[in-house]
This record gives sequence, C-alpha cells and structure tokens, in this order.
Amino acid sequence: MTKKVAVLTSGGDAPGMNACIRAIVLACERANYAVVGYQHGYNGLINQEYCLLNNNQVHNLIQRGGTILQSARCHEFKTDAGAKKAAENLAELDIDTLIVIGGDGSFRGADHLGAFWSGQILGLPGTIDNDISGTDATIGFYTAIETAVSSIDKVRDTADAFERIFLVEVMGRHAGFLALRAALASSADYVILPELFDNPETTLNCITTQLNERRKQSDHISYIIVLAEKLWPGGIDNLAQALTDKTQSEVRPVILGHVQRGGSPVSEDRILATKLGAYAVSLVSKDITGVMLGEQEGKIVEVPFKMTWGKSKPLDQQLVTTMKTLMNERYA
Ligand SMILES: Nc1ncnc2c1ncn2[C@@H]1O[C@H](COP(=O)(O)OP(=O)(O)O)[C@@H](O)[C@H]1O
Ligand SMILES: O=P(O)(O)OC[C@H]1O[C@](O)(COP(=O)(O)O)[C@@H](O)[C@@H]1O
Repeated sequence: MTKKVAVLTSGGDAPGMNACIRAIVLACERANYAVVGYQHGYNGLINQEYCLLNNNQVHNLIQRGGTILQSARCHEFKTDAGAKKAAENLAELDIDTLIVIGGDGSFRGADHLGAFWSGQILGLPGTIDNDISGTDATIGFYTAIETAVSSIDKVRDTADAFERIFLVEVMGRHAGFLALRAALASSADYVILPELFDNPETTLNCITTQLNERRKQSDHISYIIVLAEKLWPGGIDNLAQALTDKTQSEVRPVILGHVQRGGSPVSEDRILATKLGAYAVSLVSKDITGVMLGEQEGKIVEVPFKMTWGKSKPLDQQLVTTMKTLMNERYA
C-alpha cells in the first residue's frame, strides 16, 4: 500500500454520504491505497475511533441514507487541544490524506486541523442545506427537496379536502435554498425565506391580501405556505396564531424536520457524491490541500476552505423571479 487515506462524515448527515464513502473506498482500492474510516465525525479523530474500510463494507451501499461512519457535532474539536489530539492520532496511524464529508462548520474544523497537522486535507460538501459557497449543489440537497416536495403534496391533499391554510416548515439552517425549491416544485402559494424576509407584519399583510384575492375567485380554497426554519419570531405556532387572528381561518402548522435528512439518495446526489469522492482520491499525493471539491456548472472545482463559509451564497435569481411571479407577488 503506497498511501493511507482516512475519511469521516461530520455535521448534519445527508443522503449520499454513503455513496461518497463507497466511491472513495473503490477509488482507493483501484489506486492501491489503504482506507481508514473515522467514526462519529471529529469525535472519532480525537478518540482514535476508526475501522478499516474495503469493498466488502461498501457493497450494496450507494442507495442507503445516513452514513455508515455515523456523524456528530464535536465541541472539543473547536479547541486547540482537541485539534492537536486529532493531529497526533492521524500521525500515529500514518495517515497521508484526510477526506472530510460535511458542511461549512466541518470545513472550519478541517481548516483548524490544518494548523496542527501537515497531511493533506480535502473536503467534500455534504449537507441538505446547500449553504456552502463554491459549489452549485451539495450532496443531499436534491434528495431533501424530493422528500419535502412529496410531503407537501400529501399536505395539499388534506388541505384541499378541508379548505384549510397549512404552514409547512422546512429545514435549511439560515438558508432558503431548500425552502425555495420545495415551494416551487410543490406549487405552494407563498414561501417565507431568510434571504427575502422583511418583517412579520409586512409578510402577514401580503399573505392576507393574497388570500382575499383568491377568495374573490372561489369560496373554496386551500392555501399552502412554506416557511424556512428558525425564521419566524416565536416559531411556526406564532405564525399560525397570527394568521388565524388575522384571517379568521383554520390554520395548521406542519414541521417536516429531520425526515428531510433521511431516505435513499436520488440519482443526482448519488452521482455528485460518486464524482466528487472519486476525484478526491485522484488528488491524493498531489500538492493540493486545504480545499473543498465542489461542482460549478458541471465542472469540478477546488475551493479553499476559507472561501466556503466566507460570503453567503446567493439564491438562484431566476428561481426567485419565477417564485415572485407565480407565488408571493402573484396578485401584487
Ligand atoms: N470554528 C470551528 N473550529 C473548529 N471546528 C469547528 C468549527 N466549526 C465547526 N467545527 C466542527 O465541525 C463540526 C460540524 O459543524 P456543524 O456546523 O455542526 O455542521 P456542518 O459541518 O454540517 O455545517 C462541529 O461540531 C465542530 O466539531
Ligand atoms: O440535527 P440537529 O442538530 O437538530 O440540526 C438541525 C440542523 O441540521 C441541518 O439539518 C443540517 O445542517 P448542517 O448540514 O449545517 O449540519 C439543518 O437543516 C438544521 O438546521
């Protein structure tokens, strides 16, 4: 074995992380590199908790959600002592390359580790939120959209049957990528996004105006509002109450929650994960470190870790315009 590669998954798990691990293991086997899987995110690095990976472990894996290495958040890794311990453990195992599959927090961690360990560190974007600068999409994003859309389709069935207003909260941490796409693809009536949120009163007035316009057209309407998480002051129940008070209508809140993190990855996530995983292994022994590998317009790009969380990634402006025309500003 000429090189030793380690891989871990960190932060919020995302569908496609397993597909990525599989690609790394198979590409390493082809290159005759040994592969170590650290478990429980950065906790595994600090506690020297690992397993050897070969093609037996990754057989029949590409379609499975979650991550066979488990994921976690790890406060100790943010300290110098934690990162130093991780560096010692990597040196003890003679690791040449560490591949971190995770979100922007995990890349801050990877960057921090680089101050204590001189081995090669590569990052692969894995999060349902798609909130990482430097890549058009993240592993898990497409599956989470499908999950949210199929759930909202079901909500619409009961919303129509009862002619009710429904609020559906989707994940995204502080970013609206998932909410915007889920709302458009499920033909929701209104979407409340962090990037465009003005204030509660303005938003309530817009929704009420829309409802009044719709009621002029028909006495029997249902109405679906998609809400990005952590956005409405006091949470989704407060919004439900405010809407009930303002419209005298029945409003029901639904929080999709962690359902959006699970399930079998859709083909776009499997392909992105496979492409980036195999490409990461092709960089082993090259003089490239401290970068995330992302995809921009179909091409793989190498983005320094510091650029992945630096500036906030903009929403697709064409989608925003479409959303405004067909949804939020339909009667403006
Ligand atoms: N500033 C930081 N310094 C060192 N490690 C960090 C830093 N920020 C995050 N991490 C590590 O990365 C882990 C995952 O980050 P988190 O933000 O929770 O998820 P994600 O990677 O999905 O964005 C954290 O639990 C911590 O171990
Ligand atoms: O699993 P937890 O700790 O409740 O975290 C929930 C958060 O994790 C996510 O599902 C994924 O976020 P990260 O990928 O940044 O970890 C967010 O959408 C959500 O806000």
